[in-house]
Amino acid sequence: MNAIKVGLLGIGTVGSGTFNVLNRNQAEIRGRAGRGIEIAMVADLDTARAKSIVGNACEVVSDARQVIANPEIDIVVELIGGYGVAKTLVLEAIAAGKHVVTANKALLAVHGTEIFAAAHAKGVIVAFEAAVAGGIPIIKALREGLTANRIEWIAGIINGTTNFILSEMRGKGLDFATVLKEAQRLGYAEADPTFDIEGVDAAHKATIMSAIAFGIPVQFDKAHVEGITQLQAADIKYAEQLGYRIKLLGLTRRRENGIELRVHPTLIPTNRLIANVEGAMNAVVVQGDAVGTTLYYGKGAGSEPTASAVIADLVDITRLHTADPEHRVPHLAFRPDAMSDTPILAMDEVLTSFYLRLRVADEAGVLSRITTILAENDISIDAVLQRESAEGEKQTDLIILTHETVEGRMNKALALMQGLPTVLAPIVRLRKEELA
Ligand SMILES: NC(=O)C1=CN([C@@H]2O[C@H](COP(=O)(O)OP(=O)(O)OC[C@H]3O[C@@H](n4cnc5c(N)ncnc54)[C@H](O)[C@@H]3O)[C@@H](O)[C@H]2O)C=CC1
Ligand SMILES: N[C@@H](CC=O)C(=O)O
Repeated sequence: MNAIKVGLLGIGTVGSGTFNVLNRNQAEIRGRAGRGIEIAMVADLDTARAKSIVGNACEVVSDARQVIANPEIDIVVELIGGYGVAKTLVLEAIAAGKHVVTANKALLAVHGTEIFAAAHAKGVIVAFEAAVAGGIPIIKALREGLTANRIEWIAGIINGTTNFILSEMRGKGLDFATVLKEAQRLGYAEADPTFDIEGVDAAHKATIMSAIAFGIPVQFDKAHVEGITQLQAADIKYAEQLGYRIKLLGLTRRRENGIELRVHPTLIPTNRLIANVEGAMNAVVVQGDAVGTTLYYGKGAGSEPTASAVIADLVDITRLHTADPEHRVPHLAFRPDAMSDTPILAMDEVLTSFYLRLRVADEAGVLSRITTILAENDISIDAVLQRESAEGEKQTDLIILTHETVEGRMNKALALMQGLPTVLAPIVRLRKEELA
């Protein structure tokens, strides 16, 4: 049988990895897919760089629409990124009856509903394994491997750049800016690295996993998003002393009244496997009612790890494209008529435990006033640590770990504590998850 023909839009980090791995492993891939998979045309604005990658193996153009218009192309792979031109091109490819593979989590987390509806109407596949956790087959696991389960929660280190930064800062004592530059050099960071460091990229991925796990539409606008730029070295140190490691965690959890969807720096007990995931590695923990806890670990970014996921999608489409669309795995695991309208909870309603650091005057009665406020708000204390402050003898750092409480209640207590004259600086508040 003739090879299936692929058109690549964008041949940067992931695109070049896809080209190279497809070429290198073509015999094996053909054996698995049942026919060859050939990149027949590449579009990239930088045609000179694109030609230096593909040589004479295929045609290179600067206009992506030429690829979409080519009747020989069966599958369009979008590896440009962003919400702008990528959205237009993906919708045009669908309208032209092409199957689409994309690694673009930003696009799917924000415009997924429109894109999946268009694909469903046209009977084509939009595959996106590479959009979450790079090379880890987490989409396949959630949509297929765990299909028997009622998913209870998912927690993941799903941004390689921030995990790399946190690891290098903690392990080598390097500063934030130096490590970020290295992450960019290694091809981990997004074109706009603020997406990584402000938690947006992780929230895109958490949004997609939440939709698949709970059968809800993608709702990035309802996600709570906090990055690592406000994180202070002192808190990383105190967390370690208390037996916790701080990770940027993407978390989505089913509650009785709705679904939590949040990304923020999180204290995790050091004895959990996920707390020991270092460098650009990703890990996702999925809790299902039947299977219990499962853990998926691997490279979440980089040229060939991400290409591995892109090619897995190409193989899936090669096998499935002649199947009746009704017999394919639905884009978001649930069939469109079985989607749920369970709401995403506001942050005030989220249930979590907390790490608080208060810079206080070192005098009698300070601790008791603080614990009284917590008690009056029904917040139970798990541990308290007092450490000499760097600011001198008359001040001290109080570190408090709480048991689980509703975030709105903690916000009320925080406002009262911040108003005490003996609290001398803005209170640091981080969230803590036991993940058990
Ligand atoms: N780099 C990584 O480790 C990972 C990236 N992704 C996603 O994969 C996608 C691609 O990322 P990278 O390869 O890192 O980006 P990149 O910036 O390295 O490559 C993008 C390529 O698209 C080309 N391009 C830009 N506008 C174009 C247009 N209008 N027409 C044709 N070509 C155009 C650029 O010249 C560049 O070669 C993004 O959505 C990203 O979020 C997903 C997982 C991991
Ligand atoms: N910028 C992302 C790349 C993969 O999605 C990351 O750092 O994880």
